Amino acid sequence: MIYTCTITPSIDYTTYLPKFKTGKLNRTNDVHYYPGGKGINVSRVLSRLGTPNQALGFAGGFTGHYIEEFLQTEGVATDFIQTEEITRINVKIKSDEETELNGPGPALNEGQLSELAEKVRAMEKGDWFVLAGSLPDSIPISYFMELADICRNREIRFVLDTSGPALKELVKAKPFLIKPNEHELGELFDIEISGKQQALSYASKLIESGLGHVIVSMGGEGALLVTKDEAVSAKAPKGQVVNTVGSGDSLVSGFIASYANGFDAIKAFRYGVACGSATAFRSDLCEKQDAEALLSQVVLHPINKEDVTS
Ligand SMILES: Nc1ncnc2c1ncn2[C@@H]1O[C@H](COP(=O)(O)OP(=O)(O)OP(=O)(O)O)[C@@H](O)[C@H]1O
Ligand SMILES: O=P(O)(O)OC[C@@]1(O)O[C@H](CO)[C@@H](O)[C@@H]1O
Repeated sequence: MIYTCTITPSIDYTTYLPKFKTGKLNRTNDVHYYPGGKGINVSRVLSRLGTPNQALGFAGGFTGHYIEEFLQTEGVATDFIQTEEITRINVKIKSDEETELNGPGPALNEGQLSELAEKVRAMEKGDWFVLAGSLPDSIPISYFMELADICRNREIRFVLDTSGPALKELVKAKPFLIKPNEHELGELFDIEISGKQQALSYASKLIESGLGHVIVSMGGEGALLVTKDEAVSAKAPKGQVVNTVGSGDSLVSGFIASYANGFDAIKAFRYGVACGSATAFRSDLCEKQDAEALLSQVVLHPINKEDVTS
């Protein structure tokens, strides 16, 4: 079974307007209330790809209730731990630029944290545990290290998609897969990454330290996959960008769905990139047919440190 875990879910209040002006009253055209948070997005896309999974994490209040109901209506299995706090609402303003306002995560008590750890302990060899999204500062990183240790001891594939200090610490647990974007990869090394050449060399350092797969996503430029044996670059398909929120999560879903169905890492990566772009080209997350229609446009190139130019 594939389990996703979103410690800080959200409702993504997504609204469109031609020109967003800060400090002014802006009236918007179109409004959507999507269940969000990175692990939840991974679950939604996995389900759309026909891959069974369960969404774990924490949710509470009327917003938490909305998220659970929405997911269940879509056929996504959920097993959230209830919080007293209301789950956050993140604001996504789609205008000539994309502006995001993400709220903080919930304060969680020891009981709630041990409940999640119990769920991870109950997972079995061959399962996947996808920990995605921001991790509140109030929870010690040692707690997540413990979850990663459980995964290692039980041969559960640990996938990590987070950012900041938590990412820096948790890469030491040598996840099966991480998917930083360029900025997040840079944060890991306290530098600014720009271009595929530099991304490749830093992703390679992570692989040398023992990680299984590193996918560096680079928005409209595509992505890189680096493993112990190979490195490939993918160009993203071209299209009309509508909403890129969740495109990184869709990449992760496409990779996992394909790999879990027996495809090798390169094919899984290609499928993931198609899913990421298919999401960028619509308001909500991609559907299977959108991704498959783009697959032939995802061109892969093997790369090495010498021949990548930018
Ligand atoms: N403008 C774009 N055009 C085509 N494809 C895109 C575009 N933006 C994103 N994508 C696709 O989505 C993938 C992931 O995008 P990106 O690097 O923006 O992820 P991210 O920063 O993790 O996003 P998020 O956190 O919102 O999920 C890219 O590798 C690419 O395949
Ligand atoms: O604040 P975090 O947890 O870093 O990111 C949360 C978030 O921006 O990520 C998803 C897109 O990847 C959105 O659904 C959600 O609002």
